[in-house]
Amino acid sequence: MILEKIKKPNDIHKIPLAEFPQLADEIRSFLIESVSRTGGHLASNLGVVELTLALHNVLDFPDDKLIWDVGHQAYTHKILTGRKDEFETLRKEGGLSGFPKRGESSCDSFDAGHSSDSISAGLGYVRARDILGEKYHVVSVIGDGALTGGMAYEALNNAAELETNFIIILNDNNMSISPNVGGMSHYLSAIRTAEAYTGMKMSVNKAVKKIPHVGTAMVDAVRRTKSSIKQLFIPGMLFENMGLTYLGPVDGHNMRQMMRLFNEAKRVKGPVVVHVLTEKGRGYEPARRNPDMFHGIGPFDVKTGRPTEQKSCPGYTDVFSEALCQEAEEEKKLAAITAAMPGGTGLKKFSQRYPDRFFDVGIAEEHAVSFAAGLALGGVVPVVAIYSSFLQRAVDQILHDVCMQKLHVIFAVDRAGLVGADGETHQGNFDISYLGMMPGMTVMAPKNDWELREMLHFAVKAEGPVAIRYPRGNAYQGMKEHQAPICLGKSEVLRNGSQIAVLAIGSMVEVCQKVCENLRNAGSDPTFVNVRFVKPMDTELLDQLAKNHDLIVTVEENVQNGGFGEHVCSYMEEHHPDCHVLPVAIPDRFVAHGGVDSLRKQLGLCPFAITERIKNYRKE
Ligand SMILES: Cc1ncc(C[n+]2csc(CCOP(=O)(O)OP(=O)(O)O)c2C)c(N)n1
Ligand SMILES: CC(=O)[C@@H](O)[C@H](O)COP(=O)(O)O
Ligand SMILES: [Mg+2]
Repeated sequence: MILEKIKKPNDIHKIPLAEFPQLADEIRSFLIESVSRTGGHLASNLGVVELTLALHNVLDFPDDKLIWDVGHQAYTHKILTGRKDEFETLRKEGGLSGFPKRGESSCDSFDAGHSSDSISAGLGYVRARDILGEKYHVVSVIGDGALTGGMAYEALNNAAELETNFIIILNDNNMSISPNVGGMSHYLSAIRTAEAYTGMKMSVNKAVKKIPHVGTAMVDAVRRTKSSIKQLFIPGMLFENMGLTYLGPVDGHNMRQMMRLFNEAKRVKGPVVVHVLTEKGRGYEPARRNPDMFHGIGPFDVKTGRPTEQKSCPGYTDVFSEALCQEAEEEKKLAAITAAMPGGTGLKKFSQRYPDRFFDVGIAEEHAVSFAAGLALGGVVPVVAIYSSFLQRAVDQILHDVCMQKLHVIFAVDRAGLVGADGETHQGNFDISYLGMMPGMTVMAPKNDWELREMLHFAVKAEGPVAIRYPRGNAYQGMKEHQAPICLGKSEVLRNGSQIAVLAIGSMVEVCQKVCENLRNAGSDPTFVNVRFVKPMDTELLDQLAKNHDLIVTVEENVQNGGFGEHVCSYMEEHHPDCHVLPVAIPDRFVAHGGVDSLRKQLGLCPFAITERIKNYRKE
């Protein structure tokens, strides 16, 4: 096994080029076997095996800086930098992260998870290098999907002014998670087609002349070469016109061609875009045929490609998906927007039933929100379905473009709270804080599947901006006996008691059922409340509770800072200073990857930990 020879960074330099194809095969087999047991982002990783080998061949680690956009495709990079033996722990608590992490290896140059920031980060490294007079190469690898994100253009625009070397690899597999969308995607497709690039004028002069010493000679040489080599130097007009050198497109599974091009790119003075064509899912037929499903997958059977773990009940996303279609049947003005995640957000069904009212805007959360603002002003009822952590990108657009104008835009905030294996970049632990601070915003969280449907119906009929946050995973099927109608700003009292009141939000209602049972077993008689509305807060209920309770416990799967608990604290301090508040929430830190149940235990959000905190608080 050639792969066994790779134990630490740069061991790749000892492998003869002739052995690279076999090494690529071994890495692919390893990835398929390993991810079939742990789950992970398989299809993107299978697509970049040769690209990563070629990059490692021309770069030195950790001196050179390699920045992966999103970072879900960095598994081969991890293997080549000495982390192969940790793959059994991939995405597990305390184990290897599914994304690049500077804390994990000196060869990871930038922590990633959210899309379209790699060119900005790379440019920052380049400027720092130049200021400090250092000598290393900086390479940002961005996918065609990530190139639909606005940040990438801000960075390209800025990079165009650069006069020193900066390599941007455009890893174009013609796919985002689902098929890529938009004008840039069409532009890249046009370059990809043979007709388009063989017909283009060869403006090699401009590109290649920027290579010091040999540039002019190369131009002459290229002019004399056969057309297959000429194709390596076809300009991407858009990039060239912006002031970036464009090299490619090059076959992203032909390592020799890539290495040749990367070595040329290293000598360009200024920013250079190398357009690499890869195939998502390459080398594993189920993933190649179904890259969407194998983008991020749980454990599966290698022979059939079928998942080995079955869903026990519908997830919140499935409930939302079905409920939204029902709402759209009734409300003909309803439209739905996704930022490149029709599958993950459950909008696929909507897109098939109501194609004219469905918009996939690419990985462009900021645009999605302001676009929704425009739709709302035009008389449409837009539902923007975005994961909690990705919606962080659009905080200003929600505040400035939606809330300030009091627009009726509905935010379906999926993956709110802990998401588990993706880790700190993807945990949805901040949305109560960032949405809760916005004037005029309504923020709801359902306790179960029934309530999500009801809340969506309420949101469609409501006025102004409304957000519904719900977690990743199974929709809670219990507590169906509690079906009080949804009223703006009103909580649902599940059980009346005295002295202690437990106010739980969304996913924490299920958890706090057990907490209340524990407290009853310990001799207390707690009041149990399903908060429903984080905002507006049910102050009437708080006033009532203050009469016969001396402790209010708030429980939320959100950071404590700016969370519901803090809002309750300040209200009670002002109006009922004798009533104590114990806010139970996620502490002031980022939460790494791991199973949700285990993370809840670690963070004090499991029934046992919450019960103990309440009991100890009473003792103080
Ligand atoms: C801000 C943000 N929005 C959405 C996502 C979810 N997401 C992760 S990968 C991906 C598709 C990326 O496509 P591309 O860059 O082409 O990489 P590929 O998967 O094709 O290798 C999306 C939408 C994200 N990581 N960050
Ligand atoms: C890399 C990325 O950002 C997405 O692929 C994300 O991992 C999807 O998460 P879900 O599995 O929760 O849809
Ligand atoms: Mg892609």
